[in-house]
Amino acid sequence: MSDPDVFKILLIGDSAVGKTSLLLRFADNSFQETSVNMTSVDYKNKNIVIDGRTFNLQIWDTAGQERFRTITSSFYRGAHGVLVCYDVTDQLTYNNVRLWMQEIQRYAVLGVSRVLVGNKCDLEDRKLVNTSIAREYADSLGIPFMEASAATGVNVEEAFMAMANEIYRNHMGGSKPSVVNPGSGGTSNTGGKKKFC
Ligand SMILES: Nc1nc2c(ncn2[C@@H]2O[C@H](COP(=O)(O)OP(=O)(O)OP(=O)(O)O)[C@@H](O)[C@H]2O)c(=O)[nH]1
Repeated sequence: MSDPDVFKILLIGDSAVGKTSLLLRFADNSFQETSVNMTSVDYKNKNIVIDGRTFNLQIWDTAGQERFRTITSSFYRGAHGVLVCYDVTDQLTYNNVRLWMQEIQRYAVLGVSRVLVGNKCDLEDRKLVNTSIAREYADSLGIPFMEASAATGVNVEEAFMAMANEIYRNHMGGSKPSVVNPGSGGTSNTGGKKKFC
């Protein structure tokens, strides 16, 4: 059997929005209450199946470089997709999404796939970022959007699957694929229902 095609995916967004947590929830189905240190591991892999073909998602975390504004073009090199994350309880992290989009324009290849994710949607009482405004913004860019929670797992798989679907459509010429995650054994479509937080 030949090696699966690799989709390189980046996680970006302000510090502490939960990038590492989203990655660990998706790749390992784990969650830590304290800040998560990824300095020893730069990326994690997970295989998924789209239209009967296996793809390897190679998901890169920034390991905190964004705090020091030291993310450079080398981080973006070869990336097929970028998951832009903010924290639904922190308006500033949402406001900065536009800056992250500019960084993508500056450093990533033209046509790179993007997905917008509002993380920590389990913290309903502390929610500050308006869902409709974030959705309208994502719609204006023509990119998928969802609110998710690394803590509960809501919409985490959906976010990465949306990313994989975007890459598949943009880079492999696929259209409206059905996605099977070997881990869950379930099938869903790109237009499938998102769970609510
Ligand atoms: N309640 C809740 N807390 C979360 C969630 N995701 C992450 N956290 C917490 O938020 C804090 C920051 O999470 P990290 O995953 O370290 O965030 P990060 O964006 O990788 O941070 P940097 O390493 O600074 O870039 C940790 O205390 C996590 O436990 C979530 O969905 N819900």
